Amino acid sequence: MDKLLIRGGRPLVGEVPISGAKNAALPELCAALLTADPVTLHNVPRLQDVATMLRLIRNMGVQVDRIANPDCSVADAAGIVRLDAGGLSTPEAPYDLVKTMRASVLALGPLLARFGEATVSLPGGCAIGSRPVDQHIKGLQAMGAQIVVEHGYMIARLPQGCTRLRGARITTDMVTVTGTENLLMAATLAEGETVLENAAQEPEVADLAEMLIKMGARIQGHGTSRVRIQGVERLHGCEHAVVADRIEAGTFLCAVAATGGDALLRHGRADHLDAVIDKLRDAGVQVAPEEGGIRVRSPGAAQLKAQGFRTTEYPGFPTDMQAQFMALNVVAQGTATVAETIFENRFMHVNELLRLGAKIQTTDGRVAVIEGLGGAAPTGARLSGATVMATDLRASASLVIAGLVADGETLVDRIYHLDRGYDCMEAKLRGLGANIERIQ
Ligand SMILES: CC(=O)N[C@H]1[C@@H](OP(=O)(O)OP(=O)(O)OC[C@H]2O[C@@H](n3ccc(=O)[nH]c3=O)[C@H](O)[C@@H]2O)O[C@H](CO)[C@@H](O)[C@@H]1O
Ligand SMILES: C=C(OP(=O)(O)O)C(=O)O
Repeated sequence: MDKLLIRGGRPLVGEVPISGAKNAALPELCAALLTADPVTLHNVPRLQDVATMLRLIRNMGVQVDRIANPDCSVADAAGIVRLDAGGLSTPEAPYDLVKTMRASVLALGPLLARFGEATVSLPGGCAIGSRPVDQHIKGLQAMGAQIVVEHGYMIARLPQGCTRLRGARITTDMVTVTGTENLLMAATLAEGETVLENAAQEPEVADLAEMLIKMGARIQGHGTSRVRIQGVERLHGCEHAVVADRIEAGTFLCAVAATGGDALLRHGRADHLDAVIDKLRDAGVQVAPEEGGIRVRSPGAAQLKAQGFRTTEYPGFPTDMQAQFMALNVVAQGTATVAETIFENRFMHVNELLRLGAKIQTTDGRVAVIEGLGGAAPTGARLSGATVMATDLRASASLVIAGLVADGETLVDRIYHLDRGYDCMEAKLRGLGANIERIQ
């Protein structure tokens, strides 16, 4: 199992390219299942999750050609993926592939809409929470699908005599990102109008809608909480570039801030990170959109003020940035309270940060109070390197940030979590001057 060895203490300085977003690339690969024409995606990040999704759709009979630069030392190596689902023969997503990546559930809507049938394994829970998919099922049932859950699989089909889903008005019980994406994709080929109320407004959902529109879908209101879709009989191929990864950019913002660095995040979209950038500015970090990216300058963690926040749906503070911002709070000055409202078990990084010397108390698993070490700097209290274990994707990133500011060596174990969602993380950090290496 790969590990990352970090020798902390160096400010991150220079330029770093931000890759395409995992959470846009995954639904967009599934959107290619909606058409028999070829689809070309640009700016596809080099991630384990992308590899898993490509395996999943290849397994269905989709032709996949990946034109990617595998060299992580290259600054900008946006991948191109050509997909041809014209010969798709098996509208199924088996457990073996789905179990390693929850986003596999995104195959359900497109397969059902185009083929009138789909068999997709239930994704099951994961480390950060139970993550049911009842809203996906409820929405597709409202569009006329018959869905049974048997032997761990969702088996979906259209009623006898029906050839298309039918449009419906759907209000999900909560805002769900992949739920909105599944229903959005399904609705593009349904008969009549679908209205999605309480829809997720995340930039990745809007980017998926932009891609679907290029394929001939008729969609209005994407990026807001009410999305209207007029179904069409068929969609055609398209070329689309995956939107920049706001969570990768946010992670680098926190890393540069914590190390007292100065960097330009090329391709980063400040307009997708308002809630995070506001908190960074309140902390005392300079963050500004600049030609082609985001500029971040930090006076050093000991000069920064820890910031409290609550995670909420977009445009609120993203749950996917909670762990990384917590690592910054750990080394800043003052006390901050962080509340996680989206997932019930997303504080697993806390115990590992404690091993590095952080001062954090959690109450019910939903609230953490962080006493920043920056305030204690004159007394010499600092993070000190240790061996820590990554437990999930963003927890891994928070441990890397902590390792970058800790004294001595930090060894981050189980970084396969990190590889799921960060494109060449250690090569990018090395490009900014970090002392970090992968140990195989
Ligand atoms: C691939 C992808 O895009 N992943 C993102 C997506 O996950 P994902 O789409 O799985 O997360 P959701 O937005 O669906 O989950 C939000 C909340 O709703 C609950 N829920 C959701 C669906 C459902 O049918 N029933 C239900 O109870 C979940 O358990 C969770 O508590 O959004 C999350 C919230 O921003 C992010 O952390 C993930 O990075
Ligand atoms: C939780 C995440 O991803 P996923 O939904 O793919 O597990 C994430 O990107 O932080």
